[in-house]
Order: sequence, then structure tokens, then C-alpha cells
Amino acid sequence: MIAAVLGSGAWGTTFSAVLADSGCRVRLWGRDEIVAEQITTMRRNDKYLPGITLPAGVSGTTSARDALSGAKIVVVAIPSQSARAVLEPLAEYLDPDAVAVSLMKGVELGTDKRMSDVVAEALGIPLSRVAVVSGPNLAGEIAAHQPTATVVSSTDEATAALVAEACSCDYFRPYTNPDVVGVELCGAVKNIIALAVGIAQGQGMGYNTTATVITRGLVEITRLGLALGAQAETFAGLAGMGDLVATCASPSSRNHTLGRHIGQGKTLDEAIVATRGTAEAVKSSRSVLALARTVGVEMPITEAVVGVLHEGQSVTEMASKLLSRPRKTEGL
Ligand SMILES: NC(=O)C1=CN([C@@H]2O[C@H](COP(=O)(O)OP(=O)(O)OC[C@H]3O[C@@H](n4cnc5c(N)ncnc54)[C@H](O)[C@@H]3O)[C@@H](O)[C@H]2O)C=CC1
Ligand SMILES: O=C(CO)COP(=O)(O)O
Repeated sequence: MIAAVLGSGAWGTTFSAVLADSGCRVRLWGRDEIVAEQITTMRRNDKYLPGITLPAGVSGTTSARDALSGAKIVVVAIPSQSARAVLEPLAEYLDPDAVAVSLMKGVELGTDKRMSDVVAEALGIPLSRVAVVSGPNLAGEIAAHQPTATVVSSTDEATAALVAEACSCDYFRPYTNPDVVGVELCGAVKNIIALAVGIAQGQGMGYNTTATVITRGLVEITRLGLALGAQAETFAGLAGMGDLVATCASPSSRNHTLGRHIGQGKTLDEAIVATRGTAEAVKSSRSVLALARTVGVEMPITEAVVGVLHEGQSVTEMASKLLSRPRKTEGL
């Protein structure tokens, strides 16, 4: 099976290695010539995955046409807000039977669409030929072959099964789940919650505050998901609780790291520079909040993150606003 991966950052490169270790021949496309050449000639991507040797089945290219030619699986691993613009001109090179896979954990600004919808629209294919992969999947750990599970989700069972088979190897175990809405929302919103945890920890808060934000964050994710038609079980699974815990706990999470910089007093611009790599919650916090408002769902932590990142609110104001909300019974 030939697979194309679009985006040679941390996750696109790591997922290429997973696909190759699962038996695929992988063409990894990126816009950076030096990265593409290093991937092909040295089997390394020092910019995004220092210290990792890639499997022989991965080659780099800057030609999207070459990458897509004959590829039966096309994986998209670029920042969510750039996906539509990058994919639209590539639709003409897509194999007529190809299945597209979104690895992205964001919601498009302006349209408030989930990434599977964006991918389907941009490539001009039905949702039955789109899958998403989401779970507790910190790239660096998977690149080092640490045992990890994930969720492959599609509205079409055969599409999910094809993708799951293509990314099954001795250190990576996919489970399928038909709840695309739930799986994608979990991935996008946990980044916002991890950013909030980072802010709290940057302010010197400990485990009680961390656990409070994680737990109420899961309530917030679940509330939004259920309002949009997701299945309740998804939130307790790998894409839900699993990814929330991994991202909120790991110092290697970019969203968590960016939040920590904000909590320590950096401006948003300074925090972006200090974080390096894509922290999707910076932009998706706004689109997720807009989505929540369209369905009348309260998301106080997301609202607080938007307030601090984009509306000039101080972290102290954010905390007191959250703590002074009217008392209520626990639960959704
Ligand atoms: N890194 C991780 O551990 C994981 C990341 N993800 C998700 O995967 C997606 C990609 O993340 P990473 O690979 O980690 O980001 P990254 O910051 O490591 O790499 C992003 C890549 O996209 C490329 N890129 C950016 N704008 C582009 C454009 N307009 N055209 C072409 N290429 C462009 C960059 O050059 C870079 O190669 C995000 O949605 C992220 O939330 C999901 C699971 C794990
Ligand atoms: O999605 C991830 C882990 O599952 C990666 O998180 P960050 O994007 O915050 O690094």
C-alpha cells in the first residue's frame, strides 16, 4: 500500500514512521526542501524529531503531485487553520479511490467546522472516504516506539478498518470508533483544557487545581459533544479522557507548554515563540467557543482561555471569574 503524508512536522513524520513500520510505502510531503532531502537521504528529520532514525519505507518530497500519485491513503498533518488552503489545489492529484485521514486537532476559524468536514470539502470527496486519527499520541514518545493506542474514526466502517490496518504495528494499536463528531471534538477541545492547565501550573498551582481543571474540562468537552450529536462513551475513551490526561500531564505538549508560559507572565506572542511547534488551542479556542455558542452550550474554561489569550483579560481575573460562578450540582 502506498501512503502519502502531507506535513513533515512532528506528527506527520512520526505517523509516516508508524505507517512504514506497519508495511506501507510512505511519501512524506513538506514545503521545506532541506527537511525533505534529509528524510530521504539520511532517514532523519532533525528539525522536528531530533535523534530519531526513520524506517526505510519513508521518503521525503516537496512535490505534492509525486506524493499523491497512486497513494491509496492520504494523511493530512498540517496546522488546522492552513488545511483548506493547502488541500484545495491538491485535489486534482488525488487517486480516485484514495481515502483521506485527518490527524489534525482543531476547528476551522470562520466556519467552525471540524477537520474531517474541511478535508472532505477541500478534496471534493464524500465523508465516507475520510477518517480521523486521534488519541493520547504525543509524537516524540511514539517516534521512540513507546507503546501507544489510538482511535481511528470514520462514518464508514470499511474506511476505518482500512486505515486501522495501515497503522497497526508492534508499538501502535488503533481501535475503531464510528463517532467522528465525538472523537474530533475531544481532540480539539482537550488542547484548550491543557492550555488552561498550563496557565494554572505556570502560576504555581499544584495537583488539586490541575485535577479540577481536567475534570471540569472533561465535563465541558462532553457537554459540547453531546449537543452536537456525539456518543457519551467516546469521552471516557482514548480520544477523550486518554488524550486529555496525556496532554494535560505532559511537559512536551505544545498547548500545555504555551499555557505555562502565559501563566508565568509572557505575552501571547512571546509564548508562541517560546513554545515552538503548533499549539492548536491558540486559534481553536475561538472557533470552539463560537461553535458552543451556536448550540447554546456553556464552556467556562474555554471562555476563560479566550479571555486571556485574545481579549486582554489577566490570569487573576480568569481565575476569580471561574471560581465565582454560581454554585451548582456536579455533573453536566
Ligand atoms: N505533535 C503531536 O504530538 C501531535 C499533533 N497532532 C496534530 O497534528 C497536527 C500537526 O501537528 P504537528 O505535526 O505536531 O505540528 P508541527 O508544528 O510539528 O508541524 C507542522 C508542519 O506543518 C507545516 N506547515 C505549516 N503550515 C503549512 C502550510 N501552509 N503549508 C504546508 N505546510 C505547512 C510546517 O512546515 C510543519 O512541517 C496538529 O493539528 C496537531 O494538533 C495530533 C496528535 C499528536
Ligand atoms: O495531541 C497531542 C497528543 O495527543 C499533542 O499535543 P500538543 O499539540 O499539545 O503537543
